[in-house]
Amino acid sequence: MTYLLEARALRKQYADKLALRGLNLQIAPGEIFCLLGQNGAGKSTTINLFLGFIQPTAGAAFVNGLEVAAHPLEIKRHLAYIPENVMLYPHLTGLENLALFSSLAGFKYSESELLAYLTDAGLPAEAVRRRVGAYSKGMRQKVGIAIAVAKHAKMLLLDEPTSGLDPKASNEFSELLRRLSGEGTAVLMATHDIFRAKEVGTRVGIMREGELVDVRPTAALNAQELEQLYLTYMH
Ligand SMILES: Nc1ncnc2c1ncn2[C@@H]1O[C@H](COP(=O)(O)OP(=O)(O)OP(=O)(O)O)[C@@H](O)[C@H]1O
Repeated sequence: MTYLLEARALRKQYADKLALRGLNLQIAPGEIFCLLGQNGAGKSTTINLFLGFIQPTAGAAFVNGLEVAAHPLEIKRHLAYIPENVMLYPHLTGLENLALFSSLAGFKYSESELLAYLTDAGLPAEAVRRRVGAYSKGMRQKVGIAIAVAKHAKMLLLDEPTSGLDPKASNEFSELLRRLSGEGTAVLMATHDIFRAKEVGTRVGIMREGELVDVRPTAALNAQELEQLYLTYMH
C-alpha cells in the first residue's frame, strides 16, 4: 500500500540540536494521526520536513510515495498546511483569498463554487465578502480548510491548529477534520491538546526528545488513560 505520508528513519540535526532521531511513521488514507509532545519534542520539525521547508540530515519523508527532497514542487500539490495562524492576504476578502490560492494550485472556480467551499468549511455567509484582516483566528482557520478542500489536498498537515480557538470553534474544526478523513484525506496534526487528540484522532503518537516513544489507536484508550500515558513519558 502507498501511504500518503511516510517518514523513514528521518533525522534532523540543527546546528547544536538533534531535533529528530530517526523517525519512522506511516499514515494511511483517512487516518488522523496526532503528534503529542512537550515544547521542543520535534513536532514542528517533523511537519516542516514533510512540507520540504527544511531538509533532513538523514532518512527521508515521502508524500504520496514521492520523496519530498526530490520532488519539492510536486508534493505541494497534494498537501495543505494549516499552521496555528493561517496566513492570508489581509486586504483581500475570504472569497478573494480562496480564489487566489485555488488558482495558484491550478483550480479555477466560479463565484458560487467558491462560496460553497467557504460556507461548507463553516464560514458564515455574511463574512465571505469582508476583508480577512478583520477575521477571527477561527475564521481564518476555516478559510484554510476551504483552501485545502478546494485544492483537493490528499493530506493535511496541521501545527497546533486549535490553539487559542474557543471550544465551539475547536469543535467545528474537529468536525471538519472528521469529514475530510471520511473522504480519505490523511491528517498529521501536532498538538498539545490531549483531549482534542483523543476526540478527533484515529492514532496518537507521543514524541519525546526527537523520538516517537509510543503510538496507540485512540479507540483503545479513554481520555484519562491517554493523559496518564502522556504524563508517564513526560517524567
Ligand atoms: N531552526 C532551528 N535551529 C536550531 N534549533 C532548532 C530550530 N528549530 C527548532 N529547533 C530546536 O529543535 C527542537 C525541536 O523543535 P520543534 O519546534 O520541532 O519542537 P515542537 O515539538 O514543535 O515544539 P513546540 O511544541 O514548542 O512547537 C527544539 O529543541 C528546538 O529548539
